[in-house]
Amino acid sequence: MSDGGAKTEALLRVAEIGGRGRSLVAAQSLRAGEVVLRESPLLLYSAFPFLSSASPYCDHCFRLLSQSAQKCQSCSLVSHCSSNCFASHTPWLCESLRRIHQSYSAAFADQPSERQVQARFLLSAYNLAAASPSDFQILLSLQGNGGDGDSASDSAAAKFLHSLLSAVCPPLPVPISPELTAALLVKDKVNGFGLMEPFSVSNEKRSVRAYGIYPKTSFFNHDCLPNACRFDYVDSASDGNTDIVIRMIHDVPQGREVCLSYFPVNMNYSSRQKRLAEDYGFKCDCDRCKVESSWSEGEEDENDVMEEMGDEEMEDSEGENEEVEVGEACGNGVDDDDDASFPHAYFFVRYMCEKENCFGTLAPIPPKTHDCASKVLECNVCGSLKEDEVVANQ
Ligand SMILES: C[S@@+](CC[C@H](N)C(=O)[O-])C[C@H]1O[C@@H](n2cnc3c(N)ncnc32)[C@H](O)[C@@H]1O
Repeated sequence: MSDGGAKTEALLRVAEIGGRGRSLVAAQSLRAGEVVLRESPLLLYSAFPFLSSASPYCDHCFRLLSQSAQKCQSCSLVSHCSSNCFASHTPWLCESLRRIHQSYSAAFADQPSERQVQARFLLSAYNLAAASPSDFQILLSLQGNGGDGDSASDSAAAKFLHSLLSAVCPPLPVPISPELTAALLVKDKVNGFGLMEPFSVSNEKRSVRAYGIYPKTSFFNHDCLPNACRFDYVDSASDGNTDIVIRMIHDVPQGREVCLSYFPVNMNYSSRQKRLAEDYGFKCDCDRCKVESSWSEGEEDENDVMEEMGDEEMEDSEGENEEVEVGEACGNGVDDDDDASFPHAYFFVRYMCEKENCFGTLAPIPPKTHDCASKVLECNVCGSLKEDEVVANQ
């Protein structure tokens, strides 16, 4: 963690919850806008397939590269914005990339481009094993193990990548088995966070620029109407630009589970259930899902929901990786009787960004004092600010 570790321990505690594994629970009452966790990545890797497209981002800090940035002359596969960032490019990683580039590019020809991104993750993970065994142990302690439950395509990917990387990489101080490779890939799938490309109205399907593992943030469970959401400021010039910041969307009492949404909240019920089953291996039975599971196909359409609410049209943005959210079993801070047909409609109106193609979630900016909620909400995708009419009118 970059900072705030001691503060976080006072605010959140880890609890085991039946059927949900470890989770983070409010250790005291938490205020809307309060920063409950700020964390630096354990590892971060580019989301660009290295053999087919050049990344416009620095391979360490993931800020946009200037025109004058140079590729590493040895492996020719990564670029950095400064000598400080280049220092993270270890000889082991460089040599592994160089060998892939020179001798094994053809092996990826029949594979989906996602395979190259998975190779990047595995190289970063193996590199971590060599550079920092204690951090590698933290990675291994995260949820997810490869094995009998893996899909046929996950197993095939693990087999392909393990045999390729074992042939390519210089020897490591730690033994890497096929089982370990499969387990690492599952850990990445279940725990990885995406740092997105900059938002623009015309860029409806924003891509991911880098994926990161943030071990403490990984303890947050999912809720389709969560009570906290994540911010990052990757383009900022200050240190810690790849940190993740978790802020409360609304007040929650001590003892309440604090949850994120693992994807934009505007996704409809069947898309959410599919994504959670395929990528995270569980069936969600949060309050919102309980309500929406009984909806007919027409009702399920997210656009209908937003139109009924008199809001602007929303579209499903499946495939994006950023979070957005509001609360449920997490407690949402409103009266569930507000709207009998959709008790959480209030959240969409208050906490969903209205900007075209954004689908971000709004959370208040951090309160100046514990007792004084901010009147300003910030969107965690486009960064726009909006007056919180509810607080402003109090
Ligand atoms: C990022 S981890 C969250 C922390 C995890 N519970 C642990 O023990 O480390 C994601 C995994 O947590 C579990 N999980 C998250 N949200 C859940 C929910 N709402 N219901 C059941 N399981 C959940 C699933 O196993 C999922 O793959």
